[in-house]
Amino acid sequence: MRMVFRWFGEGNDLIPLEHVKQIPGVEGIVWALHDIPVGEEWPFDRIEEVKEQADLHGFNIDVVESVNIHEDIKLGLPSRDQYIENYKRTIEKLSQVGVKVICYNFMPVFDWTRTDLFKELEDGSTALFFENEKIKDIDPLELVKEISSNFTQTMPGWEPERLKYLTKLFELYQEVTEEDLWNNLQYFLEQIIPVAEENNIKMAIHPDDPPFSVFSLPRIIINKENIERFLKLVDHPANGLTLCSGSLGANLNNNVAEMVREFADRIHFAHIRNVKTYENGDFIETSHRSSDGSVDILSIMKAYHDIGFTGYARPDHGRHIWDEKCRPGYGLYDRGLGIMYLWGIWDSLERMKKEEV
Ligand SMILES: O=C(O)C(=O)C[C@H](O)[C@H](O)CO
Ligand SMILES: [Fe+2]
Repeated sequence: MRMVFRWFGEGNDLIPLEHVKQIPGVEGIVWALHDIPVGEEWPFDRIEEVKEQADLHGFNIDVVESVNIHEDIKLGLPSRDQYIENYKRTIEKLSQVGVKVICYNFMPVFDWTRTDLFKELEDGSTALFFENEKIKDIDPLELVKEISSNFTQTMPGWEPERLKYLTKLFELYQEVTEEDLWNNLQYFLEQIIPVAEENNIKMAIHPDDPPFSVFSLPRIIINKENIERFLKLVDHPANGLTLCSGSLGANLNNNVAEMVREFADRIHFAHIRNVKTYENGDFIETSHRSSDGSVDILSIMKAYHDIGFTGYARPDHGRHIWDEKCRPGYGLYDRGLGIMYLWGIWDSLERMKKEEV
């Protein structure tokens, strides 16, 4: 397991790389050019800048999260072909600086969706929260405005200047069924996977968060059966997974440890986090500790260890603790605690395995 840590870039992340360096066992940063509009080709000089920053601290930049997918590709519009060409050029450039894995998602319109970014937990910390009833009744535009007005951050990808497209996008998606989304994903993969393979890069789709339709938009990367279907769209190692225990864990029927064992060598990137999921569909993110949430982190780590996982792993989101002012879900303190929990499990399994022989 190769531990990495998501970092939003110089001037865009309150956490200095010097502090990331002090978290035991972190060997790389998970990065992206967050200011480049979705669909555009990434400029090589900007990519090189990140490499220089990472090199200064002895971090690899092997994992990019994310090179996001333009909506026209998800919608299957004729204009998708140009955006797919741009994606190919970005892959080629990332390969030149040694990138090994590209994370992305195929969720229409929104990335991860929550109704409250700083919901209080019993211990007085706060975390990302999803209230099922609220999401059913609220106009998506209202939700994005509410989230933006209450907090310094917006929902990922929904900066104020993009909001005017939201209404138009919802109209366009009226015509898009789940099957359409599957076909559009396959079209994208058939073009991209050969380029990824030529450039020694693994594509790693992130499951939908939450793993069910919101605002009546189709969502397909949501459970074991659909992931099995996804892997067959282009049945090649370069077409792989970011297996996210928190996203999938928000559906109590998903057994993530079982998926780790089944999808093993197609998992290139592990997001390991915990959520407490309620019968009514609400969920709140918790500490990484198994007993604090609904996701059996211990069994998931045992599964990764049993399959001899040599891919990249990150603690994904954390709570906001010790009054830390931070990007929602991406504080330093709780992700640092999470990493130490994951290392504690992993190191114990390693030791027990050595003692067996
Ligand atoms: O929702 C999550 O668990 C994430 O990790 C969000 C991912 O960064 C994003 O969807 C990947 O493209
Ligand atoms: Fe994730």
